[in-house]
Amino acid sequence: MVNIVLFGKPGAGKGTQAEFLKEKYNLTHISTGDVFRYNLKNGTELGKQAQVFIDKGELVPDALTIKMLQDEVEKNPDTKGFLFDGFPRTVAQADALDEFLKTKGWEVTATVALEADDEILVQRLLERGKTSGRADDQDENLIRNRYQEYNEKTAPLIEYYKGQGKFFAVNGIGEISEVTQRLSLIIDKL
Ligand SMILES: Nc1ncnc2c1ncn2[C@@H]1O[C@H](COP(=O)(O)OP(=O)(O)O)[C@@H](O)[C@H]1O
Repeated sequence: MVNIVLFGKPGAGKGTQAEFLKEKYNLTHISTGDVFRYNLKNGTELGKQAQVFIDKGELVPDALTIKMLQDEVEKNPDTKGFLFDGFPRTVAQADALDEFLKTKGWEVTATVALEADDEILVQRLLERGKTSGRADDQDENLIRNRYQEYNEKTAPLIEYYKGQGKFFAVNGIGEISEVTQRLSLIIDKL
């Protein structure tokens, strides 16, 4: 069982890299952002509850997010491992993930971060917003708010996972294949 947390600011390329890594390492990819968007689109109760926060560029409350993540994990009992993308995003979520995986005899194997400069990423998100249809990528104020949320609530996880000796980082700028290669060098050694 290999469980990898793919970490990085909004727009760092987590989703793009996850598509390659899940194939290469035969992992079950769980993107909390994708699950929320799926629920929004289908008008589920979870989608309705999450929408209020996503529309403001805020994080969805921990209780809701943790429950959703656990449900996604439970759907894949026979997997060889998970690739968590966009989760955890708060220390409370990281604690909940550790506890939850422990009940199954599993743990987070490593957290791998994609590093990039804020200004490059804001431009990337605005570009993505032109074609993705994601409302949260079309409004610079919302994007800036997501960075504020990241700095306040998510950045502390770097120290959290460093404290566990599980934090690795690569340069997220470059060709997509180059970045995949950098991530693979780390994952191959786990
Ligand atoms: N782990 C999480 N905790 C709280 N909210 C989340 C989480 N994952 C996703 N969300 C919500 O869904 C939105 C979109 O997620 P995602 O596609 O991962 O965003 P981004 O492109 O900003 O990294 C976030 O801005 C947030 O409101």
